[in-house]
Amino acid sequence: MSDLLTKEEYKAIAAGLSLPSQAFIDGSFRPAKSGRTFDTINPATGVVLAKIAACDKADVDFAVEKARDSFEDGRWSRLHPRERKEILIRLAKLIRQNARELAVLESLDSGKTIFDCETVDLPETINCLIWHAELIDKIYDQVSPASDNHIAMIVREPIGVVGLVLPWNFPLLMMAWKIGPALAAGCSVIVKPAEETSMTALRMAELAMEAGIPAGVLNVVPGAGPEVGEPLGRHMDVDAVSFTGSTETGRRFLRYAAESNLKEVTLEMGGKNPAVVLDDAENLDRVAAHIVNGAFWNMGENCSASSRLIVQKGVKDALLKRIIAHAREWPAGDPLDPVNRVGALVSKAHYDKVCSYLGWGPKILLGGKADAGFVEPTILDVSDRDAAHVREEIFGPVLAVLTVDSFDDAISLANDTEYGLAASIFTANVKRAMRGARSIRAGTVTINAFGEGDISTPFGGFKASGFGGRDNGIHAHDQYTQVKTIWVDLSDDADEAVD
Ligand SMILES: NC(=O)C1=CN([C@@H]2O[C@H](COP(=O)(O)OP(=O)(O)OC[C@H]3O[C@@H](n4cnc5c(N)ncnc54)[C@H](O)[C@@H]3O)[C@@H](O)[C@H]2O)C=CC1
Ligand code: BAL
Repeated sequence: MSDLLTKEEYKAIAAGLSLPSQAFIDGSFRPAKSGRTFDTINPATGVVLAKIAACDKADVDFAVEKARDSFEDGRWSRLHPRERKEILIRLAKLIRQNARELAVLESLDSGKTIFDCETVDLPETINCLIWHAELIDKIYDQVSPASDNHIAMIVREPIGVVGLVLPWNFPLLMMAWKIGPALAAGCSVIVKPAEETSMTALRMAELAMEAGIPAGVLNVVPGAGPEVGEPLGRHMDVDAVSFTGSTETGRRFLRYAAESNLKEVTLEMGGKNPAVVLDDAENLDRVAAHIVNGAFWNMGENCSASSRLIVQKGVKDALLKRIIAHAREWPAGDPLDPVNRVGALVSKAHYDKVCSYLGWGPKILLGGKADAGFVEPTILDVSDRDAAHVREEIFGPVLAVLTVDSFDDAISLANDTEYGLAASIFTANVKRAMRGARSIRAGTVTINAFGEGDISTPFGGFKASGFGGRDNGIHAHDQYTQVKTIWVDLSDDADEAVD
């Protein structure tokens, strides 16, 4: 906490912020072609922060045209990778210089706590950009084991113009997860921020221009999903879309691609992630801290949140006692007060959705209360394995506890979901830990911890949680490049040439 400011200091920064509101296309800020705007609201207060350009198909078409021009003339795509690296590192440094303001802007627009914005979102955003920048001049192409009469090169090329459709739960960080590898690879991008949280994406575009990213390469087009996301998904001149958000909208992007130009689609979607705690788990206090962090961090507005605790009955009471004690140490309140660990849910609509799961059904062990945008960390003891609280992604600070008799029952219940994004397993038995990790159908399984890995590890889901490529790690590079074979015939005689 030592680097954090006081609530009063954060409020003073908030009062002095200039709030970006226009679309950023071809290197300049501009209003929507229609002139329309929409309100962006501080969910902690209900106050309108700014009127954001409400873009639509006409703005998307213009942004794609400019992105295509920039891609084809090579002003970015054909730079030496070292030059792209240097500019992206400059962008990361500019973000670092402006981190405090960006953290406050993020917190105001999303309801996320300043604590998380300062300690997680901003540092990870910077780290992500640097990681992909540093990677790009160290990736080698390949030569296949062809005969002496041939050379077959397998080269990677930037895929082209890419649509990046973002969620509201980690606005800056998800933008970094996508623009980091896309820009490093040489693509030109159109970012579509979630309508709840457009401002940090627009500020990032301004910093990117200052860092030296050429006009047309990074465009940010704010607006509603059907107005901006759909035309992007259906555009005949967009080569790929990378999306993070709900499974329902993810399915739409597959339809858009199928009904247009069969663009590449990567989908990172929801989860109903299990945390399995077996009777032999060690250090229950530490386990409890991980469970609480997994369930309530970012108000549970996290696709990898541990929203189902699957606990073996021998350890249940002792664990729950500790979980409840830890959860009580997570104060909810003003997101700009750095003592708070639980901020406001992102919007009134989302608050209403989360509240619809409260006040009925399973026994409440903790919380269950909500007021004016804030929901207390809530723990429910659930006996019905088909309850909505167990099946549906609530995306709020609500933890469903399920009790099992055995390891096999725990793993079968962990897999009893349409989703498969993340899971964790807590046990002192290394064989069971590994058997569990291998048996759970999820993109990331952590052992004796809650986590998502880090920037070096691929992130994405199985089943209804994911489709196509992965974010993070070298694997992210695959989303934004395509593989080309260049076959060189070195033979003198025609018979060998057809080999
Ligand atoms: N990281 C994740 O896995 C996220 C999951 N969700 C889940 O989705 C639920 C609903 O949240 P929403 O904000 O409504 O998610 P969403 O999936 O509708 O929104 C994500 C992005 O898709 C865009 N979009 C929405 N409708 C579209 C359409 N018809 N065509 C093209 N683009 C469209 C949105 O404008 C936004 O940029 C949440 O309660 C949560 O369960 C939401 C956000 C992030
Ligand atoms: N947890 C990072 C990815 C997401 O929630 O969308």
